[in-house]
Amino acid sequence: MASNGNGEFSFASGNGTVATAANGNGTARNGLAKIQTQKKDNGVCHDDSTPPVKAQTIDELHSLQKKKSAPTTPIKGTQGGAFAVTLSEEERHKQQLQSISASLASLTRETGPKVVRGDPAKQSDTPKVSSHVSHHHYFTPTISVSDSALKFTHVLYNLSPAELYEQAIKYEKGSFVTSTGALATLSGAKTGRSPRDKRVVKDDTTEDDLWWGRGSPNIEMDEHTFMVNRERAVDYLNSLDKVFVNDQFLNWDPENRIKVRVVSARAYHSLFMHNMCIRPTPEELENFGTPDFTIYNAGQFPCNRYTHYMTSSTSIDLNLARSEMVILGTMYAGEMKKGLFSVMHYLMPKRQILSLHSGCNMGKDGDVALFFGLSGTGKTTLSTDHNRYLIGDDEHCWTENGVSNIEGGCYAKCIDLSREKEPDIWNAIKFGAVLENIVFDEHTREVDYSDKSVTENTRAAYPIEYIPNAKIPCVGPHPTNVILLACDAFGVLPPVSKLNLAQTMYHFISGYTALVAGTEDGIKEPTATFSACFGAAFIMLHPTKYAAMLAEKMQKHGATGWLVNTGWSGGSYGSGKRIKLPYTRKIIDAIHSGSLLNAKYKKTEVFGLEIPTEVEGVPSEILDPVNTWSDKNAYNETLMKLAGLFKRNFETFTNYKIGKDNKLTEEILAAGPNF
Ligand SMILES: Nc1ncnc2c1ncn2[C@@H]1O[C@H](COP(=O)(O)OP(=O)(O)OP(=O)(O)O)[C@@H](O)[C@H]1O
Ligand SMILES: O=C([O-])CC(=O)C(=O)O
Ligand SMILES: [Ca+2]
Ligand SMILES: [Mn+2]
Repeated sequence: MASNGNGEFSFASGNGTVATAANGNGTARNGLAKIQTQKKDNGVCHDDSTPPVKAQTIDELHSLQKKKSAPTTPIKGTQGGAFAVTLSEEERHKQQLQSISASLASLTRETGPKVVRGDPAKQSDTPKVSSHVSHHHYFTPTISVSDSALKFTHVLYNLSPAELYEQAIKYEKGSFVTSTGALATLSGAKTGRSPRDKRVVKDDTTEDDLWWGRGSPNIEMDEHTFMVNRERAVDYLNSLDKVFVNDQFLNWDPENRIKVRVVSARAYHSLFMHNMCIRPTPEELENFGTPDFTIYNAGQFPCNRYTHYMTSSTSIDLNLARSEMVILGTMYAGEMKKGLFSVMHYLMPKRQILSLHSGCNMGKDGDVALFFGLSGTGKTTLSTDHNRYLIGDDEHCWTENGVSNIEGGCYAKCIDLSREKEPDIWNAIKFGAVLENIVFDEHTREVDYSDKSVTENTRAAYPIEYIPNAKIPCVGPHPTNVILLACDAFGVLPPVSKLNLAQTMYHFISGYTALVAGTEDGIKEPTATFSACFGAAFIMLHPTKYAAMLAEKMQKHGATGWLVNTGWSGGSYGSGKRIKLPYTRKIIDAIHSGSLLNAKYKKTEVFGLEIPTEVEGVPSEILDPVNTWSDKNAYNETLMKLAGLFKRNFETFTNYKIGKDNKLTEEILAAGPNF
């Protein structure tokens, strides 16, 4: 059977000689190639056992190596006939280029940039120019054309991981292949997000819709300043020889899928988003059309500090009216991931859908668990569970029909990663995975996960299907358990407590943890943090809006709330120790199996938490933290200190009503520490 080059297959007729001639490999069908030594005219003896290649030049030879990707199925409605298909495909490519050119267009000059598909390093790429013509619908007077309008910007569109590896290794310093095949990269000066540089355009709509002021992550900027930064980013990107464009999706719920376009300057960014967003099929890509949201990542280039509102050389700017985000002055790829999450925190609640900073997995019997928690508390670690299906590790939606993952990949912390404790994550770090800011052996390229030389916030981004028991499509039924993770650096919260609805809401709104070093720029060691909805950095509306939705959904579907401390035991950070991961896993197992629901409980002082007296596989004495502290006075003092911090933090929420009646609000206010 041989391919005729038109994607059709035919059986060779006749004998092996014909086939041999046709495929040019000189190998007889039923045996080894004949060895022939011939005397040629020039008298030199040739060993012709290897048949000649079908190439006249080295370049031609190299061109044989790469097969053109198989043509994708033409879109529905295309009239039959090879000619019609070719034409419409060309038309689609033209439209695609025009769309990209429009994305990249300066808003002050008359024409968009000339974009051409393909790698500028490859001469053979014929420039198929598309210049986005005039937003003003008249032709540019040639006189006003600037140099920047004369050059081409090459577009590397939805490259494959292999192509992106090559781009990264060739052009981006600090890119290496590790011993397991992952791409090691450096994110530059920023190795974590920069929440103080995240701005949102305040206009007539967002002024009323969004949460502004104290505690809010939304730092305001005006439309004009956004446009200044947008122009800066677009000019920077257009000044380059090439940009990467990713057209991808968010949200596995088909009814609420969002089309995103990411324009970036680094292969690292393109591969990161390839992994983290939902990857379109070739057909979906052909029909992608206009994106719902666009990111301009010009992270290599700073913002201009003389620009109004700018307080550093970093600015991450969100404009909801334009459905655009601009990134200047940080190459940390997590800004794109979490920037899009912010957008979902705006778009989804408008559709009565709850967006959640949570991991999510499902048991064999279809029981779904959500894992809320701030950065580093264990969402990824604990939702990746060999005995359960992974729906997602970080961002989800809860609709009338159940849950859906927003993303197509996972983003795991790798500090001190070990094969024994986290085998699935370990094995996912292979070809295609992006490894940020890790340190490796110069020769063997083996990663030293304990090395914090670059940062403590080392990360791996990999497609979700790299986890063997991922649930694809990443959707599931309504949750049975809602697990709130807190990494308590004070060491006074119990390893597990069962919560009633009011307590669940109280702790959800409080969003307590001890921020683990490094994820947010500038934080170097654990400190107590309160972050509403376990993700104040990403929410757009007032926390009580999300809380009310969560309460309603938990009530309606009978979900049980749990508070799990994945942090310290036997003393605070510095003297105590972090609770062993295998113990936390046993606790989580007992929640999933339902056995913990029916355990014996006692109530703690101050926080009024219901704690079990026994959990299978966990030493009973650690279940009440007081037992693990040798200095009981120190324990009581620390407990009171933390309770005070909770109380003070909650003061900002006491004037808000949650849900339809006052009853729940009052219960929530009473569900905090009592002293
Ligand atoms: N008892 C424990 N429970 C959970 N995680 C633990 C525990 N002890 C140590 N760890 C470590 O804590 C880290 C938890 O990080 P993880 O990636 O799960 O955070 P995350 O909640 O997903 O954060 P982010 O939102 O930033 O991705 C891992 O490195 C894990 O190995
Ligand atoms: O955003 C990041 O850099 C990592 C993350 O998931 C979080 O902080 O919640
Ligand atoms: Ca995570
Ligand atoms: Mn996260």
